[in-house]
Amino acid sequence: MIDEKSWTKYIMGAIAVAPEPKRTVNVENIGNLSVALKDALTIPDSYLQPEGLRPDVPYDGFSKETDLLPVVDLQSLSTGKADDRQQIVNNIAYACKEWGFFQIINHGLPLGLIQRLRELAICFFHLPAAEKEKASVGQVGYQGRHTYMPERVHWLESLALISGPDTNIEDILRRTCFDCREEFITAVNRYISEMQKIGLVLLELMAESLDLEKSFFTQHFEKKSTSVTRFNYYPPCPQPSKALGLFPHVDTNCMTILNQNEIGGLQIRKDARWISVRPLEDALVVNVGDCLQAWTNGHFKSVEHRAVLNSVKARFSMVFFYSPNALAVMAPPTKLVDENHPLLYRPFTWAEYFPRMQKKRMEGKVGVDTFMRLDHQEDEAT
Ligand SMILES: O=C(O)CCC(=O)C(=O)O
Ligand SMILES: [Fe+2]
Repeated sequence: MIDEKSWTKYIMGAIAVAPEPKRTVNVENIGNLSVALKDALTIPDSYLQPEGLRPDVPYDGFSKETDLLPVVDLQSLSTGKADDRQQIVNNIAYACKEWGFFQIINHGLPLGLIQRLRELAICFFHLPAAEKEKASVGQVGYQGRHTYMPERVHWLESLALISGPDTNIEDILRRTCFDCREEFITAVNRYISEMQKIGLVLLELMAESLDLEKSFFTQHFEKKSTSVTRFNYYPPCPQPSKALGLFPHVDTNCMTILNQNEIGGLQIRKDARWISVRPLEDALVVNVGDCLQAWTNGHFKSVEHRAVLNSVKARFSMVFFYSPNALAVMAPPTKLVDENHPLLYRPFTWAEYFPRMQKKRMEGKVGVDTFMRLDHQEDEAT
């Protein structure tokens, strides 16, 4: 049994020992590559996606569906009026059930913090590749190449930081040398606290939107045990229509809160079509992850999304993956089970789910539906 305290070590171990996919190509580090390719017209074959995966909608291909994606204004939460809150709760219910994605505005995150943190993170990504590599620990910390399958290499670099009880953010970042490192560490920690605050507010609203106790979810999030903050940097790509920033995936955690710069690229799949999410100044993009889909017995949807590229400007996103305490049991409440909504998922903990999900992901299977559903028992032995 894993105790809460050893979770961070465990999660890192789990990632580090997950079987590496076979690489049939020599994948280069994007940190080197994007500099070397600055004025090039083509990219190495290893970054060319197979036909079926190439993005059919460009990064700025906004359609009328784009503007249907719900935008929830949290401003009126501060009035304390029940009607104002109920309106927000209704909007969130619609967004989580129909879209699995929404944007929030007037969320209270200090805008100066976002701006400065972006600048600091971009300083990090502009370090020489060898310096960034020092902050790479298994699959945590800096990653200059992303590949889950041999033919899928992604045009991004990232920095993933875990904020657990034995937080290792400082340990990872202090392996590298750069001028603003200490300020970066302080800003990251502040950002994580702010994200947790917003995350708790959203989880309360989500519980209310399902007619559950306000604290139904949040009581399992009080310890900041398992969340991950990841910075994604997508350099301009000479062939954006043939490559991908991030392959189509669902998030495995409970809830994701994403902050992006003004360059679009995030797309979500709705009714078999890809829809570009419009970057709104000062907004945060929120999405339901797999765990919340299972926990709500499928009432909330965890929706596939991807990041596409452009050839002109670097795109940057900061992503907070919010997960419950490692040993919290996620069991769909009886209120969400009825004739029209038969029980779909069995109870599970993040400690159980995360390592298994990593393994499945390496096998090319992703998602809570592949192994936490009651009707997929046969998969559970693996
Ligand atoms: O950068 C983005 O817009 C998408 C990021 C994302 O989906 C992820 O990191 O899981
Ligand atoms: Fe994602």
